[in-house]
Amino acid sequence: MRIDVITIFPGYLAPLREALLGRAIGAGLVDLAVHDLRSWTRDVHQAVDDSPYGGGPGMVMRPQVWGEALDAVLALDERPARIVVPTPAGRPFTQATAQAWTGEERLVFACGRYEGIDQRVVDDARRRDLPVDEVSIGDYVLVGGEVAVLVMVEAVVRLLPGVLGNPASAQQDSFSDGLLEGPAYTRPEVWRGLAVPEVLRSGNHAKIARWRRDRALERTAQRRPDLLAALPEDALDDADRAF
Ligand SMILES: NC(=S)c1ccno1
Repeated sequence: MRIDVITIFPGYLAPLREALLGRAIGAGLVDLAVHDLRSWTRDVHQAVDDSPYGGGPGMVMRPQVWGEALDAVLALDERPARIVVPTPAGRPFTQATAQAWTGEERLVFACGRYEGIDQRVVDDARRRDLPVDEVSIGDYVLVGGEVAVLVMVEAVVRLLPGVLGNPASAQQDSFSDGLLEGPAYTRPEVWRGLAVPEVLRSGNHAKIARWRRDRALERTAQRRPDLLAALPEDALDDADRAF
């Protein structure tokens, strides 16, 4: 997978070259390129924004600069790309989104700042039949899209084959089966008077699996009843329903 990020703060994306993601790049599983949007400005001030039509606070990012930047970056590689625009006004980015994007050959992230990017940039891409997703990582407003890109790239790249040491980890993630993960424990057996649940030390794998499933159902019901309600009809078996 090739990942391109267009931003006015390239340094914000430095963490993508650390740790697991850095190793994925080093292993050739991911190609990452970060581009400074100001490279496509033509004025001495390298202006990337302007006042909003209709008035109102803040500034809007100029379509000319973004249009040239996206055209240039897309032309760097012939692989088909999905353009992703992080915005609080976007559709929710979920584990399912991350899973779906693992099938993409290329992701091009457009990091907006200020009051966002002139809407015509997205409209122009869509009318050229380029896949564009305006997505939000949560119902809050950040200063720019860069932090959201760090979140989304990590969520996607960790799912790529060969990235995680143990692929089973991804299959047992929260949300992978529609539920939140239950509690986890490691040594020591007792810590500050708190003992590891006995069932986890029993060696009885069937009982352990049932206990873990019950804890996941319990936690999901308590913290995210919306996830339970969204489960497909056949997602819960009789033992789950008995819980
Ligand atoms: N919630 C998201 S993705 C965002 C982007 C910019 N500000 O908030």
